[in-house]
Amino acid sequence: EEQEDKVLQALRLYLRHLTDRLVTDRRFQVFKRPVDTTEVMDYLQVIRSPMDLSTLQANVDANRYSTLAEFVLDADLIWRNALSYNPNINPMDRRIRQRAHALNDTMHFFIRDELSEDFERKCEDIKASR
Ligand SMILES: CC(=O)c1nc(NC(=O)[C@H]2CNCCN2)sc1-c1cc(O)cc(O)c1
Repeated sequence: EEQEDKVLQALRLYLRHLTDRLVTDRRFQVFKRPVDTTEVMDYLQVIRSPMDLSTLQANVDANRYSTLAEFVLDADLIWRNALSYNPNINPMDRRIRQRAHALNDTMHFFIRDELSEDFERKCEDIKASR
């Protein structure tokens, strides 16, 4: 009902604010756009579910996420895919892995610091009731 829509609107606002900060962080420019599979030819053989920060932002704006958990499932794909596709010890793979870990740590630090469990529970309850 009206009150519930206010909660979902607050979630969307927060997820947009969170994603905006990740998209503008210099360390995460490598995750900003979908991996160009014409350049990186074998990418789709290795990575089943591509995800990037601009697609994440578009999903938030399209009301794709009604709980934080749904958003985190997609957001975690970004850094997990980078770790999977860059397992080697060469400097390039290592640097992308460092950025993947930084993306994971930064995102989850913001969330833990800024979002109350009570708020997430409200979103989960609304989802369960629909
Ligand atoms: C985002 C990501 O996971 C990614 N990984 C790469 N790894 C490599 O190229 C490693 C793989 N191991 C062998 C040596 N090369 S390139 C790349 C990428 C970065 C962009 O800024 C845009 C883009 O389209 C793709």
